[in-house]
Amino acid sequence: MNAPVAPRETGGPGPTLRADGLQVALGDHPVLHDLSLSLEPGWTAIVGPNGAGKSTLLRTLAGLLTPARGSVWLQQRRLAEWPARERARRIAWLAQQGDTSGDLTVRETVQLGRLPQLGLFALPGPADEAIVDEAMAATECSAWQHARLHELSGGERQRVLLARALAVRAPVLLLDEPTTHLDPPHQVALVRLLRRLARGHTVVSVLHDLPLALQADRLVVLQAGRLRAEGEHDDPALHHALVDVFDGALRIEPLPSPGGVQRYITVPHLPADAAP
Ligand SMILES: Nc1ncnc2c1ncn2[C@@H]1O[C@H](COP(=O)(O)OP(=O)(O)OP(=O)(O)O)[C@@H](O)[C@H]1O
Repeated sequence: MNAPVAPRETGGPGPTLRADGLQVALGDHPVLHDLSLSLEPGWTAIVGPNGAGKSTLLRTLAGLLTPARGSVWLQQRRLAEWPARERARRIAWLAQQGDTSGDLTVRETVQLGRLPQLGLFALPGPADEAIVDEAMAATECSAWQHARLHELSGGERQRVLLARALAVRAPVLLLDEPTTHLDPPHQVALVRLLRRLARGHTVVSVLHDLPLALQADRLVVLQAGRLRAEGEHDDPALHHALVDVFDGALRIEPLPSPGGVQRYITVPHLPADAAP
């Protein structure tokens, strides 16, 4: 995942995306409670226990769920006030369980990422095809561009769906569990790609893997639908919040930091009776 991905403009001053007092319910089940958050250009990882509301928050930020109270702001305008296509040009979305149905080839799937820019009736031109090539190269799926999606493995499909999101060329990328099904080398490649994208895009990803999440610029910790902590990846208070939220299943270890500010990593804490 090493090909260049052109940075985009992220709009005017201030945060690109802002959640203001969000209350979101799914059916009768209140999920997000009075949640406020600012997302700036850079890479933010959203972490928290199962059921904390991470996907619900991401889907609300993408405009796929409507809050019962509160608003999402994209640049200086409420998300709900943006025309749908304008919004789709600005926010690229990778779902937790991506749609892999249908009989499309890899290339056709990635070409769908150009739809918000092209509209329904324009055909992709050479510039769009170049963007599709670049997106496939960035996630290393060019080699199977003529294969059908259902012929691929889970990790291969995930890389194609990520390429489709990249092909939008949106200033905001919302990625729900982008490392799902990826093997360790491709997880590392994805982290490199996200770090590179973070220079010029607002990248927000839900991640369960804490060592990967700690590669982000900032972390947002959710617990039971509330914002529990947020901070930079080397903020000791953030690490303490992580240990607390994950109920002692993690421990904080100091990293070698010769001559500089002490840095920490939070790692799984295996009790002795869980060892092999
Ligand atoms: N369609 C639904 N109807 C009612 N409740 C739902 C629905 N979908 C999810 N929930 C509930 O909403 C809460 C938040 O779900 P969400 O998927 O946002 O959590 P999450 O933090 O992303 O979890 P995970 O880490 O397991 O992916 C959970 O308690 C879940 O059971």
